[in-house]
Amino acid sequence: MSNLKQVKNIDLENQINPQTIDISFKNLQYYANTKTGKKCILNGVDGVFKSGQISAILGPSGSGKTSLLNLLCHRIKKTNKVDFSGEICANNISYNSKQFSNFASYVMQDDILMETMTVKECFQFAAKLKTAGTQEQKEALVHETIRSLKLEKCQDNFIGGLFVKGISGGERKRTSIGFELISNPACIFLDEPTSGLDSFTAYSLIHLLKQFAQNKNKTVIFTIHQPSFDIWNLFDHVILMQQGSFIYQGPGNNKIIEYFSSLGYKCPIKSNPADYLMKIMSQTIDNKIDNSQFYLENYNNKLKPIISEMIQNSNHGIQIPDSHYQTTFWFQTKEIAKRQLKIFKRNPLVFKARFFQSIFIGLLFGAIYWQIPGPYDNPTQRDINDRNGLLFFWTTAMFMMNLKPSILTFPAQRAVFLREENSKFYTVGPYFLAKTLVDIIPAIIFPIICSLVIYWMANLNHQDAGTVFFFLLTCCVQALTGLALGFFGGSAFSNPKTASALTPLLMMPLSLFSGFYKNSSDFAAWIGWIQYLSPFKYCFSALAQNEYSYDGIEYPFNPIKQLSFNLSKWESIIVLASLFVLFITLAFILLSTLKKRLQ
Ligand SMILES: Nc1ncnc2c1ncn2[C@@H]1O[C@H](COP(=O)(O)OP(=O)(O)OP(=O)(O)O)[C@@H](O)[C@H]1O
Repeated sequence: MSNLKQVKNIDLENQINPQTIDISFKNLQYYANTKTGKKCILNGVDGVFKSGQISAILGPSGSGKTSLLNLLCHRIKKTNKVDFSGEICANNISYNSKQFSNFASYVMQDDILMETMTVKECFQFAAKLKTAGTQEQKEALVHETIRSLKLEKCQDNFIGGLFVKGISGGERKRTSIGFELISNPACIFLDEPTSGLDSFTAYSLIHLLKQFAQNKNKTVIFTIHQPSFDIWNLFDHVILMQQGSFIYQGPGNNKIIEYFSSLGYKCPIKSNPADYLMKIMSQTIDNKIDNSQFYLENYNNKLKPIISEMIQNSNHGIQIPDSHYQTTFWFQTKEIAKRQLKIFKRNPLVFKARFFQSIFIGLLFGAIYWQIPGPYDNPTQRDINDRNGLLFFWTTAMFMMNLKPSILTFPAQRAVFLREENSKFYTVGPYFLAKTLVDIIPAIIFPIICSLVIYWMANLNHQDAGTVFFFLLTCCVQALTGLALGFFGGSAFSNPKTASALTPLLMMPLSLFSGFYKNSSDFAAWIGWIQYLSPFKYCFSALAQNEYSYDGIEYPFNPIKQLSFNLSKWESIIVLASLFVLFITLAFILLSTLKKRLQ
C-alpha cells in the first residue's frame, strides 16, 4: 500500500498515447459475394467520430453496424467472398491494422477472458505486457483502473465461465473494457457493450465510458441495441443506419428528435426516442410504406454536407503514434508461462482426476496382462501374442492420454489467444512456446506414473535400468506426439465437440497402419505409405525392439522379424520424435494462419 501512495502522482494519462484522435471515413463501401449474387452491406458512407465524445451507432438488426465497426478497426480482410473500398483515417491520416493497435483498442461483444484468473490478475497481466514503467507504476495503474471501473469489490474474484463460478455479467463487461483500457488507448471501439446487461448496469457502463471520453479526451465509438431513455441522453454523437446507409448523423439527444420532427416524424412525449426511431425505420407504422428512400434523400441533402465539412475540420496534422509499447519475446513467454502454470494449479480436480486415471489404467492393464511369461519361462506363441497386444495397446493409451485433454481444453484457450494476440498483447511465438512448455509437464508425468505400474505388474523386460528407461522414454515421446496432435486439432476447431468427433477419423487409419493389426510388409503399395505417418508404428516398433532384446537369451522365434520391423529401437524413437516436431510445427503454422483470419 505504501508503494501505491508513493507513486500516486505518476502521470497515468501520458503512459503511451497522449494524443487525441478523430476517426473519419469517406465513401466506405462493403460488398459480400453470396449465393444469390453481390450483396451491398455498406453503401458508400461518410462519417466522423470526434475525440472527447461518445458516439453510438444504431440501427435495426442487419443494417450494417458491426460491419462498419469492423471495417474501421481493420478487422475485415479482402477475400474472394468480401470486398471493400473507401478511405479510413485517424487525424486525417489513413491507417492500417498494425497502426490501429498503436492508438486504439477493440472490445468484442463476447467477453473472452481466462476464467480461472481474478479481475486484478487480468489487469496485472495486461499492464505487464502493454505498458511501460516500473513495477510500482504498473501496480498503481492496475489499482487506478480497478477504481475507475468500480471493480474494487470483485477484484479478487475469478472471472468465471462455464465450469467456474465467477463475477456478474456487468463486472465481466467492465473487466473486458478495463483489460483494453490499461494501455491507455486514445480511441476505443466497442461492439454492443450493453448486450445482456440489465438497464441500470447498462446505464452505469455507458456513463462510465462518457466520463472516460470527457475527462481524458478519448474517442469512444460503439454499436448499441435498444438503449434506454437514460442511456439515449448520454450520447454525444449518433449515427442511424438503415440497409447499409446512414439516415442520420449528428448530435444526439434533442437535435435528432428535432431533425425527425422536421421530416414529419414527431416523437410522442412519453416514448423513448430510440424505440420510436427504430419503429419508423422498420417502415410499418402509420402509412405502412417504405420510407427509406425519403430518409436517405433528406440525409444526403441536409446532413451529408455538414458531415463533409466536419471531416474537413477534424484533427489535422496531429501525428498518430507509430508504435505501441512492445515487450520482448522472452518476457512475453515468461509472463504467459506464469499464467498457464497458475491456470494449471487452479484446476486441482483435473490434476487429481488425471492422476487417478493413470493409476487406474496402470492397474487395469497390469491385472489383464499379469506376469506374462518372458524368455526365461518358456513362452509360447500365445504368450508372445499377449505381449504384443499389451505393447500395442500401450502405444494407444499413451497417445490418447494427452490427445483428448488437449483437444477438449485448447479451443477455449484458443479464443483467449486470438483475442489477446489481436489486441497485440503478445505474438503467436511466445504464446505457443509458453503453452507447450507448461503443458509438457503433465503430458509427461501421467504417462510415467501408469507406465511404472504396468511395467512391474506385466513383467516387462527389466534386465537392466537402460531397458526400463528406454520404455519410459518411448512412452513420453509418444505421449508428447499425442499432445502435439491435440494442439493441432484444438487449433483447427473452435468447438471441442467437433474436434473430438473427428478424432476417430484420424486415429483409425493411424492405428490400422501400426503393423499390429496387419503386418507392415503386407500393405498394398498404393495405401501402405500411410504407415510412415503413423506414430503408432514407430512407438510400437521401439517398444517391441526394446522388449524382445534379452542378452544371451532368445525367444523360440524372433518376434521382431515376425512383425517385420526393420528399424532399430533408437531409429524408431528418432522418427517418432520427428513426428512430434512435425505435428507441433503444423499446429504452430495453423495457429499463426488462424490469427490472420480472425474475422
Ligand atoms: N461476410 C459476410 N457475408 C455475407 N453477408 C454478410 C457478411 N457480413 C455481414 N453480412 C450481412 O450484412 C448485413 C449486415 O450485417 P451486420 O452484422 O453488420 O449487421 P448489424 O447491424 O450489426 O446486425 P445486428 O444488429 O443483428 O448485429 C447482414 O445482413 C449480414 O447478414
